[in-house]
Amino acid sequence: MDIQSITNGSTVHKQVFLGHSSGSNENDAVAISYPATEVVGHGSFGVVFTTQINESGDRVAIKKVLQDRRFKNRELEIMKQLRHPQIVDLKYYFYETDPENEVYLNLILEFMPQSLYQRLRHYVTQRTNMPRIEIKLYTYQLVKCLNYLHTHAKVCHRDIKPQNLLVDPETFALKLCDFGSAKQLRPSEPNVSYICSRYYRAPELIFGATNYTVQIDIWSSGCVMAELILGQPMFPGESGIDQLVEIIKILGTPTKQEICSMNPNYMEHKFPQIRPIPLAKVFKREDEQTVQFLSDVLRYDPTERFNALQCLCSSYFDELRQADERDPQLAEAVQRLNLLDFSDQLDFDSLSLEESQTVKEKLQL
Ligand SMILES: Nc1ncnc2c1ncn2[C@@H]1O[C@H](COP(=O)(O)OP(=O)(O)OP(=O)(O)O)[C@@H](O)[C@H]1O
Repeated sequence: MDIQSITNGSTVHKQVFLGHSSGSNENDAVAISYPATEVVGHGSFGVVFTTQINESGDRVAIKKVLQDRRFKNRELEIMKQLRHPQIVDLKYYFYETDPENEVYLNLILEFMPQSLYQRLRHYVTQRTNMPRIEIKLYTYQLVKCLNYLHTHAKVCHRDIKPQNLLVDPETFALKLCDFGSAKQLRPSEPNVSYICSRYYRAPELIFGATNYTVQIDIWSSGCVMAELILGQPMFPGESGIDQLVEIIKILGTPTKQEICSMNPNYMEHKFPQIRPIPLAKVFKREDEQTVQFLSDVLRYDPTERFNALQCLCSSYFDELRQADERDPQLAEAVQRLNLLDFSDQLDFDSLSLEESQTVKEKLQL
């Protein structure tokens, strides 16, 4: 499993595998070198370093995780399949063995300068709000990426949160990272409900559902957007069950039907009756389209909750579609990030011809 590596002075020379193999021999190795690295992040599963590949000049992040020899690494297998402008690209990977004979997998990823968490802290410490248009640009890219992930790759990320959304504040580009919890969900197979970070957990996960769908990522995305507006988490639960209390405080007690749609085993459970607070009150300073978008996304019933494509079509994003010379900076950002570029094969492949026509009209393509 281990492959050749030499550390020469401060330069590391490695034989690595390509992140996306084009030919028949997926295990063909290539040689790269890079200066010895500095740590940029600690996750629960490993360390992330950053460096620059000498041969290509590309800045990269190297995520090193312990590899169980008995299993394939799911994060690697998923990342190999994914190619999207809003997903951190897997450039190469390699394995290494330490003196204790433990195997580590290293994922060499496209580098992004900041997490959305850090970007939001920047505004909070300055006692200002993130500009509305910046929130809209990030949210749009997030749902565009989820549409590809959910409908084309059929993968659920299962850990959408500001720390896993990487951004470039100069260009407003956003890319999703950390596929360590991601999984291809099959309707016939149960999945563990103890995934996703607390504040961003969909109510069906809190109810212990094991038949949840990709719609859990949509709930988390709504929580992220709400946090960008509020400057703090919308549902800051202090424990697993307190998380549900925080949600009920705003959305009110779920109806019997909503509980059934999340987890029918809880139908008989008695909940205190709390009336919802209208989102227009929670987001007093936001316009109608913003409030409507949030209420379409933060729905108890996962089947009523907007899916990624419905989100994309929302009038909340019309401002991006209609950007022109009256706001040259925005028009330039939309163009630079290719926000209005869609491909039948990657973005609409789950739709019939008729459906894709309707969607294209809504997207003003
Ligand atoms: N491509 C990248 N470019 C820049 N920084 C990155 C990149 N990938 C990860 N990081 C940084 O490293 C941190 C941890 O990465 P990641 O979330 O992939 O690791 P993890 O061990 O799975 O973490 P978690 O605790 O969220 O499960 C990120 O929050 C981010 O700050």
